[in-house]
Amino acid sequence: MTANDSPPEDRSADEEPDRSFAVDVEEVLEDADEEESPSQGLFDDLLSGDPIFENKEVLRPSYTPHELPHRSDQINKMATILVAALRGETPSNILIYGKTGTGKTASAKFVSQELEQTSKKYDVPCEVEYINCEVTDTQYRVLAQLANKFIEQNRAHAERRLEDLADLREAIEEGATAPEATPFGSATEIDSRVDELEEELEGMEPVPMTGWPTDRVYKEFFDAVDYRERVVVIMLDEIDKLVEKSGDDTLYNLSRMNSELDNSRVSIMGISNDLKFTDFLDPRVKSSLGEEEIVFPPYDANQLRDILQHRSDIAFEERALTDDVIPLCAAFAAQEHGDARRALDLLRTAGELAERGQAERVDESHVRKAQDKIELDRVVEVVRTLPTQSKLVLFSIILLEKNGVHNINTGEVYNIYKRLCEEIDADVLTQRRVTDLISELDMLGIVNAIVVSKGRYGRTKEISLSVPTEETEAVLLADSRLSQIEEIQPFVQARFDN
Ligand SMILES: Nc1ncnc2c1ncn2[C@@H]1O[C@H](COP(=O)(O)OP(=O)(O)OP(=O)(O)O)[C@@H](O)[C@H]1O
Repeated sequence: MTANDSPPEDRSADEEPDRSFAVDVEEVLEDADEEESPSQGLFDDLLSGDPIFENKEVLRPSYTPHELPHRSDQINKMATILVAALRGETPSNILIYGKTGTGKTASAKFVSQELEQTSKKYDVPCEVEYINCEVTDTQYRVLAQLANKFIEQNRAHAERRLEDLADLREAIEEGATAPEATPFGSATEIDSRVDELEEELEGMEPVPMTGWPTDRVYKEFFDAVDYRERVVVIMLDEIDKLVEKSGDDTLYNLSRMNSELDNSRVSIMGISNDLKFTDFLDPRVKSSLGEEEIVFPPYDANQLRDILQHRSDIAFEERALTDDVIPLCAAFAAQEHGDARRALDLLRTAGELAERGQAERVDESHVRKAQDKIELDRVVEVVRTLPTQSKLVLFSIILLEKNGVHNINTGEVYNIYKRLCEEIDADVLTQRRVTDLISELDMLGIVNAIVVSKGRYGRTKEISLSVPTEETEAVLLADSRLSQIEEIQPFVQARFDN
């Protein structure tokens, strides 16, 4: 609370009251009494009761923790490699691997912040540039984004230099400094440096995000990096997405830059949760990029517990959690490949559910509900974004299950699927394609398809739903095309057709 927020009655008795202030407050209070309060108390109930969270932001993915328990080995290894930058040398390129939610990005960002702060402390020019390749996924965009970051920095640097020179010039004019005593030796030299800098500044124009030939963008980026002496670490998060979308040209260009740069040095730090992505790289890129490799193993339940404990101390009010909440969140997340993001999501969602239910404390039941909610949200999102054809296949399976058909086979799904396609005027795919779509749904965890042998009748798939029927059906029917299916019942007869 700031001083201005303090209510007037907080004032101590012996203090001289500020009359003008007191009168104002009284008037305001009287006015407020006369007017009918415009609020109907919609939020009052929700605000009543003890708060559960002290700072919920701490549990969100955007928060960068100051402490990363169980990652000191990986952090120290990164620091040992990157310290070269602070000595003005080029650090080895680093590849960081690990499954999702194992703290790769958080650790890399933590080390980068430390590196940049230390570089400022010792006045060694060293910078880290972060690119998320899931968002910036083409060579053009990566280079343009990097070029623009460096151009912006170079502009700021040139402007600062110009200001310094203007000060110097003023000091000379006022007679406070002799031109000979400056590193330039004369006022004319200073003026010509000013002209030079102004010309450079004029040339520092941002690169457009589309439209140029890629080699021009590369040249701009190259010149911008090499504008002054420094070591640059380029952090490419989700680097596998870049390679998947646009090949390894960007990495090839970045990894061979150092041999051509005059003033600066570049080092690459790639982060990936796909351990196999280097198989697709040109062998030269692969060996250059993987000079150093750091693996982030999944967390076990005990480690997740520590991580959650650290965060919950800041995130929740004291005594807001019952004792079993953190162990249960940790256990659930450990079952899912030791994902700290999932553990934090669970804890936050459990807290939100408790808050919504106006519970005094978060308990085990909130964690279980949160687990169901997160799982359902995931299913809804996956189903919602399926292509129409997959939605039709899934809908066929739902219709069969709802009508009590067990051990559904591909032929039965196909028959219903065909009818549905006719009903909404969609193209009918071949049974082979539909079988592929069923396998994709299986991989997404939406259906379970096991291959069973039928002796001399060959093999067939037995399909069952792995997600809640009602909710999934509702998501499917929210699709404008599928919502055109009106009479659902008669379709089920179709399973025996052919
Ligand atoms: N050791 C840790 N201590 C505290 N928080 C952690 C730790 N490890 C991960 N986290 C938190 O878990 C979440 C996920 O971490 P992060 O984004 O670093 O994972 P990642 O390995 O980069 O995952 P992805 O590959 O999906 O990007 C973040 O909110 C992060 O702050």
